[in-house]
Amino acid sequence: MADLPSLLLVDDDPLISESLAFVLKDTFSVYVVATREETKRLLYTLPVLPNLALIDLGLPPNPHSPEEGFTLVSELLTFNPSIKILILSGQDTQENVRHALTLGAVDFIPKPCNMELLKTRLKHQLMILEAEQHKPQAKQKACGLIGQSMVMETLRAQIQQFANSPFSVLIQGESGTGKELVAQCLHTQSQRAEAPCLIVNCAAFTTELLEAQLFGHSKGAFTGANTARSGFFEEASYGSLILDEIGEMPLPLQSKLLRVLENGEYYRLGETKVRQSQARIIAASNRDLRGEVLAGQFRGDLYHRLSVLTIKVPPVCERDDDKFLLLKHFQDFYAEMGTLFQLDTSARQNWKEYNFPGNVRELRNIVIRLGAKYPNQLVTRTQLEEELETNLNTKQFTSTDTDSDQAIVRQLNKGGFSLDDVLLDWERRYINAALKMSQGNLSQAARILGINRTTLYSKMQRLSKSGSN
Ligand SMILES: Nc1ncnc2c1ncn2[C@@H]1O[C@H](COP(=O)(O)OP(=O)(O)OP(=O)(O)O)[C@@H](O)[C@H]1O
Repeated sequence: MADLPSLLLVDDDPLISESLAFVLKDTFSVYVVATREETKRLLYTLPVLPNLALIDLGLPPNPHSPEEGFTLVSELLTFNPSIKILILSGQDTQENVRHALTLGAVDFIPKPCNMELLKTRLKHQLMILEAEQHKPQAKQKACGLIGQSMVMETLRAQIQQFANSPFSVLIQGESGTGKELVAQCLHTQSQRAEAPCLIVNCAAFTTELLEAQLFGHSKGAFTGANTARSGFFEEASYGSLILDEIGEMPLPLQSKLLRVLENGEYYRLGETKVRQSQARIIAASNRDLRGEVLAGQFRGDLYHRLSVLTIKVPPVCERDDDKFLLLKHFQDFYAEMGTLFQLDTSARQNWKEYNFPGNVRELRNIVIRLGAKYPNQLVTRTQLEEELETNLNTKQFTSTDTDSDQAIVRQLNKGGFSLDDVLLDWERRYINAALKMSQGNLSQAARILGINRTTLYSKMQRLSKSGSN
């Protein structure tokens, strides 16, 4: 059992999870949970995070909506960016499939499913994981940052320029643009390259755990602290400490981080002895931290400290023909699995025009899926379109036809009109779009919509009760 690869199984239907666990137990070490909360609790206790997850979309408290599952996809990737997430769900509308894949899921299997097919798809992801693990050198070469566009050249120049500065660096950019990769490049190109480079995802821990992880703790500092432990600041030594998703750091910890940035001083939890950190801090965030400061969610003084040197990682839609270099790069990377495919002329045009809202992560996942579905084949525009998240631009929502006064009059003349229903429908469409843009993050979605989080939550409750979600 110990040697089997571990698989996280999240499904609230015990009949399904028990039978799946039974069928898969010879191939995987299966961890079964039923909700998002249970998943988090389990992950905090596991010594090694699973690299494979099979999850349902409709989970409590809202099993008839896919939102809980979508949020879980984002959270799992936050815990472990290399996890392969397969969705197993009966809510398999094209919209849900696309959205799950854009968020970073690698496969979508409709329920009910054939067990043999499920096993094959899981094993396929295991092969991909193995291929990724055995290619670390390819990533190290020239930092592994693919791209020759002007914006990528500027990015490289900035990395070179900042690599040896003693100041902290703030890396900003949309999700999936490669911020973590840029942070690692800053380390490997610096004189600290031989020292450790540690990454902490600030969104993946509770306040207490994050504090203990960063600063370490004495024996007995809190329940369960059976031995004293050093934290990341200590273990990074004179290397680099990458604080990913810094925007999620709780306010009380922000002031402690500020102290380390100002004079290097910190304390292990439960100790009074002051310690000195030598590590260089590299912070990354996909949030608008300046906006967070204005909203009182992020300390202004910490923001100014962190942002002395700022790097903005451009979204894929600004990288011109890099989209094709990235296509080639990921095809080569996964080539050993015999997954070569070609895009026909019209699909290439589509590749060029598509703006990849999920950025490099989405692009990479599309390459993996096309490789699995069309090995050694010519992929058409329609086949490619099936794998893309529809562009979330306003075009979709502002049809001039229905907006025009004439169309409105026609609609009213038909009778049976309900203003409440129309407004509810618009509300639903805008909320869904904002949730997609924010990858299920309610606070971010609320900001996009210009309302507060509580209002958004109550609107979502109302929409789900009215059955229009
Ligand atoms: N320019 C690039 N060349 C090659 N691979 C890239 C590039 N940019 C990103 N990647 C790959 O894309 C994936 C996503 O990148 P990464 O995790 O660094 O994004 P991120 O901006 O940190 O995302 P998030 O904000 O969601 O944490 C990773 O597998 C990374 O190696």
